Amino acid sequence: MLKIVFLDRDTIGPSVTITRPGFAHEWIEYGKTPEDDVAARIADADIVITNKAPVRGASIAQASRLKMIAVAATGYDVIDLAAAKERDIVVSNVRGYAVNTVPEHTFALIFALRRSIIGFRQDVIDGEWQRANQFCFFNHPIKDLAGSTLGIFGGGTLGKSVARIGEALGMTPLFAARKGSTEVAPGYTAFNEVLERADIITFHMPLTPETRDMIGIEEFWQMKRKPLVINTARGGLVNEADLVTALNEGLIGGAGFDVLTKEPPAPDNPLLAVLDRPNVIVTPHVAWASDEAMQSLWAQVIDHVENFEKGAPSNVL
Ligand SMILES: NC(=O)C1=CN([C@@H]2O[C@H](COP(=O)(O)OP(=O)(O)OC[C@H]3O[C@@H](n4cnc5c(N)ncnc54)[C@H](O)[C@@H]3O)[C@@H](O)[C@H]2O)C=CC1
Ligand SMILES: O=C(O)C(=O)CO
Repeated sequence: MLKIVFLDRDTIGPSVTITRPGFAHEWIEYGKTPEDDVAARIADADIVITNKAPVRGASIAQASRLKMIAVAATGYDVIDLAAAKERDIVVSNVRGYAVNTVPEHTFALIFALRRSIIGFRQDVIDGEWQRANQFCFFNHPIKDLAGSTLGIFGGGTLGKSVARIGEALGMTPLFAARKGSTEVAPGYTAFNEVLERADIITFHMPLTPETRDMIGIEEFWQMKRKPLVINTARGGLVNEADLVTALNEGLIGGAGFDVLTKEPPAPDNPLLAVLDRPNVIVTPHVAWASDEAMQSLWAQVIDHVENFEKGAPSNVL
C-alpha cells in the first residue's frame, strides 16, 4: 500500500475540504513541518505532498521509497528538482488554479497604492479629516490607472491574466523580455525599456537561480516613472534591502508585496522597518488564498496523485 505523507496541511486554509485519493493508501498528515524535520518524516513515504515545506536533496537522498512529490502550489522553488530527477521521482505542480485570485490580489494592491487608500484611511482614524473642516481632504496622491503603463515580468498564466484586467481598465500592458536577453520575442518589450516606461511593475514568474535578485538597486535607478512595484510571485525576485533604499530615495512610488525572501519574515527583514508607511503594503502570502482557488488547487493535487498511481502522471515538472 502506498504511504502518502502530507507535510503542511495548515498552509492550506481551514475552509478547504481535504479529500483523499480513491486508491487504497496510508495517509499521514502534519500541520506543519520545519525544514529540519522533513527528512525523518518522508523517510518511508512513497508520495509526499507539500505546499511550502522544502524537500531538498539531503531529504530526498534518505527517502528510499519516494516515487512522487505532489507540490500543492504552482511555485516549486521548495523542491530540489535535480535531485528528484536523478532518482526518477515524479514531481507535479498545480497550474492555472490561481488565474483569478492572484491577479485580483495584484490589482487590490495596485488600487490601494495608486489611490492612497491606506494613507486616507489612517487620516480618518487619526481625525485629520474631521479637523480639516472641508468636505474632502487632500493629503496623498491619487492617480487613475486608465492611461498608465503596466510592466509585466513573466508572461505565463498569471501575467496574461493581469494584462487582460489591465487592458480592461485602460492600461497599456508591456511584457518584459528576459533580463540580459538580446532577442525580444514578438509581444514582448526589452527588459530595460519596460523598467523605464512602466508606471506599475508587477512580477509573475518563478524564483529560479536566474531570477533571484533580478531587481536590485541598478534596476530601481532605471525606473524613470517612479512606478509602484508589486510582487505577488516569489520573495527573492526583488532584493529587499535595495527595495527599501529605493523607497527611501524616492526611486519608486510604493511597494505592494505578498511574498518575502523568508516567510514569515525574519526579525531583520528590512521591509519590517517601513511597514507603517502609507505607500507600503505587505500581505502574508495570501494572493492565492481565495476559497475558490484553494479548493480547486486541492482537487488538482488529488488528480495528480491519482494519475501517478494509474501510471499516467500529470503536470510533471
Ligand atoms: N503569491 C501567491 O500566492 C502565488 C504565487 N505564484 C507565483 O507566480 C508564479 C507564476 O505563476 P504562473 O503564471 O501560473 O506560472 P506560469 O508557469 O504559467 O508562468 C511563468 C512565466 O514566467 C516565465 N519565466 C520563467 N523564467 C523566466 C525568466 N528568467 N525571465 C522571464 N520570464 C521567466 C515563463 O516563461 C512563464 O511565461 C509562480 O511561479 C509562483 O511562484 C503562483 C500562485 C500563487
Ligand atoms: O501556488 C503558489 O505558487 C503559491 O505560492 C501558493 O502557495
